[in-house]
Amino acid sequence: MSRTAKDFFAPLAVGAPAPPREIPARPSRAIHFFDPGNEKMAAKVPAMVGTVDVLLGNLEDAVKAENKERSRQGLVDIAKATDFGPTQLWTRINSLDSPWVLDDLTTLVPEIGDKLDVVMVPKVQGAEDIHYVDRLLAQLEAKAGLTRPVLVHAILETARGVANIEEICAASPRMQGLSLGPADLAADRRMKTTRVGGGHPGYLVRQDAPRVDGETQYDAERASYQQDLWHYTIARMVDACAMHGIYPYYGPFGDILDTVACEDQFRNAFLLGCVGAWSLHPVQIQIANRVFSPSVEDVAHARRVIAAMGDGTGAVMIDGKMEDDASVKQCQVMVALADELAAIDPELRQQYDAIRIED
Ligand SMILES: CC(C)(COP(=O)(O)OP(=O)(O)OC[C@H]1O[C@@H](n2cnc3c(N)ncnc32)[C@H](O)[C@@H]1OP(=O)(O)O)[C@@H](O)C(=O)NCCC(=O)NCCSC(=O)C[C@H](O)C(=O)O
Ligand SMILES: [Mg+2]
Repeated sequence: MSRTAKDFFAPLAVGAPAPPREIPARPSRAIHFFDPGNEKMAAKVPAMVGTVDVLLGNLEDAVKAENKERSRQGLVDIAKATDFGPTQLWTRINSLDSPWVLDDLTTLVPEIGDKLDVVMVPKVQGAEDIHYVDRLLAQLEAKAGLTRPVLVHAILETARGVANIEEICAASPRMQGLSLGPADLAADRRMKTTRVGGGHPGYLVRQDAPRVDGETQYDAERASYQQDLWHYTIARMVDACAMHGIYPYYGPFGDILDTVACEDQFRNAFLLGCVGAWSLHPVQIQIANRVFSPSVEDVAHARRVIAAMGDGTGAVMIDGKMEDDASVKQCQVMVALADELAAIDPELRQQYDAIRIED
């Protein structure tokens, strides 16, 4: 038998903070990536506090090997010098098989563990990877005298990671969530794409060929529709996270200039149950903030349904549509998210408050 339920909530090192019993639903619509060793990017970070839910100092891919130490030290310096207010500070450490990850953790936890909310672990293959990070974090937290546990977020970017998705979510009470890592996952799956997230014009379905006078017209003009390469993985991720009380995220969209397609991908993920996405460039923060916040119309409708449903049982007609015990639960999800976001976003609060009159 592996760990018992009681073991699960005991610290993994003497003197480490107690593991969390629940992962708080903190807004994290955009997880904004920056390279702490890149002076231009780093200089922009203090002004981004309060405009984005999560600032993530990236130490892994996109940081050149020769700059790994500079980026790690840059993150320490930024964290020490910045008051993050309502904005969370996350980091993405190097992969567990890399020569840098041990120094990442043994530097960051003692130096800035009191400011770090979440450590994102790339290329997670199974529960054993989370167990390793969990124990090491506990040891480092105990040594540093931290009173609050650092949470762990896993990136799904290998076929084995996807196959082991449920055990990864269940591996530690520190697990905060999962992100899709479409570029590494595509490579690991041997998909024939060369992009970072998003669709592909070749992945489509075509309308049937019409029949004229009993003959099938294969050469006729036919509509075709691009399909979503990531639907299956995101749906698996959403179910696994919901089952374990943790949070799913879309991940990166690499075509920075295509803000329209970025918004589409983010919205699909929002509708399926994701709570946020990565932002790789400042232009993507606004997209994620907009898409992962319920619209004023949806919140107004949800409040009407909740009010009309009273104790939440039975069935009513609103605008010609049946609402019942199940639809009111969806409305409660929408209103709960709106309330969480309104608590940290004054502009949204104003918009959601303005429609209370129609309740
Ligand atoms: C994508 C970029 C390389 C583009 O950078 P650049 O060409 O400099 O863009 P701009 O000229 O438009 O930049 C304008 C100014 O904004 C600053 N900037 C750019 N990006 C950021 C940022 N993320 N945070 C803060 N500031 C930023 C520029 O320095 C310019 O400043 P100034 O000259 O003073 O006006 C670049 O955006 C970038 O490197 N982004 C991060 C990329 C990244 O983190 N990639 C890793 C995550 S995706 C991944 O790993 C794949 C995943 O794991 C998987 O497997 O799928
Ligand atoms: Mg990756």
